[in-house]
Amino acid sequence: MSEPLRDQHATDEPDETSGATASEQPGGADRHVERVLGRRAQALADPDRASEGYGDGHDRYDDYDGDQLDREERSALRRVAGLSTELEDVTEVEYRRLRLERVVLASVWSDGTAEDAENSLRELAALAETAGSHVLAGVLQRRQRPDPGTYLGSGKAAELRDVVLAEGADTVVCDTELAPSQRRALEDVVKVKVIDRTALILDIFAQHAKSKEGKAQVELAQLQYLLPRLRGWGESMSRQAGGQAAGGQGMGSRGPGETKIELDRRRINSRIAKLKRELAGMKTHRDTRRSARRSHQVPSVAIAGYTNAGKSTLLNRLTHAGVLVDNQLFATLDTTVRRAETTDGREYTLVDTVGFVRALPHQLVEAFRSTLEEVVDADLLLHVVDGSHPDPEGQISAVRAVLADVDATDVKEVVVVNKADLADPEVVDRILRQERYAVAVSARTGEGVPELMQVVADELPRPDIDVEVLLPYDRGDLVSRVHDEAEVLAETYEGEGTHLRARVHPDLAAELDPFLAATA
Ligand SMILES: Nc1nc2c(ncn2[C@@H]2O[C@H](COP(=O)(O)OP(=O)(O)OP(=O)(O)O)[C@@H](O)[C@H]2O)c(=O)[nH]1
Ligand SMILES: [Mg+2]
Repeated sequence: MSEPLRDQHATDEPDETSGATASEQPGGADRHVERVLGRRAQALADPDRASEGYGDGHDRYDDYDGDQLDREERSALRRVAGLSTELEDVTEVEYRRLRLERVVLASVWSDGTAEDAENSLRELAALAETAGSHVLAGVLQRRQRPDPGTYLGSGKAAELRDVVLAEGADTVVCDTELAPSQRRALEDVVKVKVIDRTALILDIFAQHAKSKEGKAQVELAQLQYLLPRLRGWGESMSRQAGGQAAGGQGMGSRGPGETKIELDRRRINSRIAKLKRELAGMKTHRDTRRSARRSHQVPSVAIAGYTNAGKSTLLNRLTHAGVLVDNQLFATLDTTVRRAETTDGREYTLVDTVGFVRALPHQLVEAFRSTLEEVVDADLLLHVVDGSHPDPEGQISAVRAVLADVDATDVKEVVVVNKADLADPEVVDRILRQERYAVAVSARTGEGVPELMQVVADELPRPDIDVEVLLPYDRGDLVSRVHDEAEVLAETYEGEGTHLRARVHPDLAAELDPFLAATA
């Protein structure tokens, strides 16, 4: 099975990130990782290893893990000499900031294609960089299932240690959520800090959360993640550092002894309780705001989609393409909610939501359930997908999985295939054919946006009661509400007031009742 795989790589299109074809890259055995991590990894390639991967189909790694399958994956490890690894004392419970700096990625690939595995590692690299770290190398191991002890098989874990040393890395990031014991065991082998994908994502959210509620939600998720992992968070590292770190010399250098763990646990539990109380309060506040919007019957459109799909860009595009209405009705609109107008002048709200990511940590799904309630309540969901991504369909299903998780499947969904300016037209067509409701756009160039706006106008619930009213001039407030919330069919100014024929929603119809001239 290694032969076809190798061929496939050799004939691959030029790699997007590195700008070089796989076959051009030095160190054939290493190219698997280089292709995944792009230019930087390529620059670090060690040509000495090239010979090892292409012998008779068996190489020295066979001894380590019986269930490794392919030479390509087995050889995805390399050394760069001359850099040293500094051991860092991570004995203090450190969850707010992971301080990722120089990281090596590690991933076990069990099912799916080689391409899926690469995409996953590439996404992990992007996440690590988003968190502010420098990605030095990636290690991909083909294995039937992750090792319950050390995630990677023991042989691979030992090699990972070599890579860490050679690269001068201070952190290993695993592409999964590790069991607490796995993390500790792997940390014992590689002797630097090991974190998992969940902790990484939590860290990114912590860095990006802006609103008070968002910050509280992320902190809650972090604490919930941390709680079962308290024991041994950094414990192995304190063993590494020997007596010095474990010897209790002041706050910063003490190991988490039993008492300290208990203390931390109690502190964390009470903090969790406090956050939950605060969040409940904020939720009430937000519910009130939302029901105020609802009671004005302003239809709402939610924008959701995979992270980096272009949701915010599209929001800007749509709100600027439509007429931006003064923020008079909802003085306390969340920053993620904007007002916009359909092409035929009806007002609606546009809600930008938090980006989705494959295997969103469950602590965060829980935490963001409330945020995603905006989607549940929406009249229309614009599901934005990046058409230029290597696996847009994978992103679509990852987003749908989360939406199903928060019971947001009843909302009518229009798939917006974004970045049409970059995407392969065939891929765009494929998605358009697969999806029942889909529009291709480029939020950047504006291509397709008028069509999308038309879809929004068509899909939003329309006011359906025809009224004809004569509104006295001192009721300018009602005149403007009719303009904002209803469809104006005719308007004339007469001696006693404004004569309006309009199609309105039931609420407004009730308020207009005293001024009815005639019903059309
Ligand atoms: N070429 C191209 N780039 C786009 C397009 N739309 C968005 N982008 C770019 O894609 C990147 C992500 O866009 P955002 O709007 O921040 O994406 P997002 O979905 O809001 O991302 P998160 O908030 O992180 O979930 C930015 O660099 C945009 O400039 C597009 O139509 N074409
Ligand atoms: Mg955004």
